[in-house]
Amino acid sequence: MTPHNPFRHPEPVAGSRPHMVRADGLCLSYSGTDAPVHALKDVDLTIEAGDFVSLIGPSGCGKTTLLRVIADLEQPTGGSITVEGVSPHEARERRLYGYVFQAPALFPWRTVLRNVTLPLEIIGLPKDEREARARDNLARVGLTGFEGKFPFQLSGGMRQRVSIARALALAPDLLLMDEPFGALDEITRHDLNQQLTDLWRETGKTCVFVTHSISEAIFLSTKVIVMTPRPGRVIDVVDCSGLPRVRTAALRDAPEFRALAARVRLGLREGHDGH
Ligand SMILES: Nc1ncnc2c1ncn2[C@@H]1O[C@H](COP(=O)(O)OP(=O)(O)OP(=O)(O)O)[C@@H](O)[C@H]1O
Repeated sequence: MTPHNPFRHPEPVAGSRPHMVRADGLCLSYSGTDAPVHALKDVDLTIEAGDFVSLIGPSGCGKTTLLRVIADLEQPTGGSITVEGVSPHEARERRLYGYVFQAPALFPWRTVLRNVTLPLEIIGLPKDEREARARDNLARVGLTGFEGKFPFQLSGGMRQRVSIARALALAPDLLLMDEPFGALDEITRHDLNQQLTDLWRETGKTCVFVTHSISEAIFLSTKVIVMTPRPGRVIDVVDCSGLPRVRTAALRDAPEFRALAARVRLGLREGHDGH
């Protein structure tokens, strides 16, 4: 398979919504102690509003780096990137995205409710309003009844659901998730995949999701971006939008699901062998 650039789409039609994320020739090198570490090289990608895009690739290929560039937490060393038509910095200032980290990063001394209201406290929303919004988002992730618990009283999967509810607090258009379910057992992970796909469909958010799991990527996504080992490049984009929009557990056994999984696997292998 030759690396190709299926993300080189035409410009949006005048008057239409801008791409949710657009990167052209994106490069990022970290200055290492001996030599620079080239984490991303010539990454072109377009993510449309309403897409669920997974980034998959070997460890160290730059998936987190790419997510952090979108979030304005790292600065690219080459190329360009926009988020909803503006710079990542402006998108961050306008609070256009929510970020879910690999580890839940909750404050242990705050209850579930007060972890989720935190971003709303920071923007100065009145107490009643922020609590009502937090309760809505906790309901969305199936945590009604747990508002008064502390993080240590929850399972790992529940903590990640609190993190997702918190990321939704400011009603962002874009949800960036860095391998949120990586540390969970498979059954819990499948349950959370189901909740997340339902949430995506019901809210119409755009999601960018980092994972190492081929089946998780296909189950959740409209597109899977397959990356090569470092420096991360896009080697394939697997279109999963032909799968039913309502995703259920049975889908994982369907022949079309397996065919997509085989293609992602091939991309990962080619990236690995060609390196
Ligand atoms: N702050 C940093 N300084 C120097 N090198 C870094 C820094 N952050 C990441 N790297 C290096 O950049 C490369 C890409 O890292 P990144 O975390 O983006 O990969 P990843 O694909 O998300 O990995 P994983 O799947 O293991 O989480 C790695 O080689 C990593 O060691």
